Amino acid sequence: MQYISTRGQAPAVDFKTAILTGLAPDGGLYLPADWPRFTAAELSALRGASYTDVAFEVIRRFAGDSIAPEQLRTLLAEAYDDFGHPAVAPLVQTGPRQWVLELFHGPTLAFKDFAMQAIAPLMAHFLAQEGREMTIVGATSGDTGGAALRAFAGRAGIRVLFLFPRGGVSPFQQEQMLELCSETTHVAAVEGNFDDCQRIVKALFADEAFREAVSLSAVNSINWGRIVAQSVYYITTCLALGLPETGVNFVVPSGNFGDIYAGYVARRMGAPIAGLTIATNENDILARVHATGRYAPTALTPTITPAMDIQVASNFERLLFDLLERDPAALCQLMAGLDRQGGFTLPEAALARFRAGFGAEAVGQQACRDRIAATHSATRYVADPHTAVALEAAARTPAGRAPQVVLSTAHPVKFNETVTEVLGFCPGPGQAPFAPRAAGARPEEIANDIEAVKARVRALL
Ligand SMILES: Cc1ncc(COP(=O)(O)O)c(C=O)c1O
Ligand SMILES: N[C@@H](CCOP(=O)(O)O)C(=O)O
Repeated sequence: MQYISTRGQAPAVDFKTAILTGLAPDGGLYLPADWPRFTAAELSALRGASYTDVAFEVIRRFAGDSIAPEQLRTLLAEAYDDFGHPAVAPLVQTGPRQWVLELFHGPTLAFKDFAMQAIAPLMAHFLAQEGREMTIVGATSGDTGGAALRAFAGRAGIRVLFLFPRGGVSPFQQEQMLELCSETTHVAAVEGNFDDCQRIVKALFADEAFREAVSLSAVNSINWGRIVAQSVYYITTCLALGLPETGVNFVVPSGNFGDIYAGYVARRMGAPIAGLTIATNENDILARVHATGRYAPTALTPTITPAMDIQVASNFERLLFDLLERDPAALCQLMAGLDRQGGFTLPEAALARFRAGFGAEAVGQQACRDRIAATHSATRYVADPHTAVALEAAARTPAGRAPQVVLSTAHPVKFNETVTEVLGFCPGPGQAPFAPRAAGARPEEIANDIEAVKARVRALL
């Protein structure tokens, strides 16, 4: 299996190199040269298989010869071993044809654990084979950072630094990240927003000498490994719902476009996915490009769904590549428009393909609060605000007779202030109500400046 860059200027690489590199050297994102596909019979044969077995069947199709099958199987069994639910990604029914896919039973209570728990041992395995070390620098709006710190702590030869927007993550997320810091895993607060953090990370990658000097890599969803690992739960869901001929409609709280893009990948692999609805908060660039064809970031609005406070949705570039029929020159032209004129307009044919494959809804903060309340009053289900954005989007896009699955991307306790404000209580990770802890240590701060971050990264070596 070969991986190519969306920008078309970097050589094709194998799975191992794509995973270890993170971002392609031409600034593009890696994706497979061809989509591996399950036949209908192969999918049906997976009914009743464990989460780990399905993950193995999915990931081995992307990994090619990069890892021995038995090694991959062992590594995946360990990855999902400490999830707090035997189904790993359980479905909870919330309506006659509606289910919530709970993706928060991993060690940091967010969907990021699904990929991070798998790619950390995978990267460590590849690095040990190569006798190399690595520095991972990432941007987080609260969940990726915690999951990465948890998964990479103590892995020989891997150093991690995550940047997060100061005051832009929930108190629980900040506490969790600080608790997970170690000798080799670090976080720093940047005076800016998530897009600033992501821009700095991309700038570090653009500096070839720096990239080589620190052996830079990424585990944000620009890393292909993140996407492939996240595509697994779309397939386990279709299997659990009996691979219905009508197809499943997924509604996905979206920010960086990684999670819903993983659903697109599952569909390209043959999973019976009828609909993929992008649910955004007021930072609605994805809903706007769907409605108008114009992709243009605007000023970022802080919301009660901070993990989705993102305007530059980095994985949209991967979809764009397919919407433009895999023409890297056309893609580079649009990306140059984004850099130089602050946006681009999708060609008509590309927009039509986007609309054929995806729906999109933007949900305001009051609608989100109301949905938390309405869901609880109708079903006793407690949704975190990000999940509630998707529940509200789902209510606006009824799926007819097809099953509708709303992705629940974080445990409500991570955003307990909002949940408590709406419901008067918030469940803890067990069954007991959550008792907020006193605010602990203050995070390290770092200037919103590329050179300052480079200096901090060099100090990790
Ligand atoms: C809780 C939560 N929901 C939704 C999202 C959005 O997912 P994505 O960035 O993959 O679109 C994030 C951040 O990634 C998140 O942490
Ligand atoms: N919401 C994310 C932002 C980063 O997204 P990623 O999936 O690209 O890592 C977070 O919580 O950090």
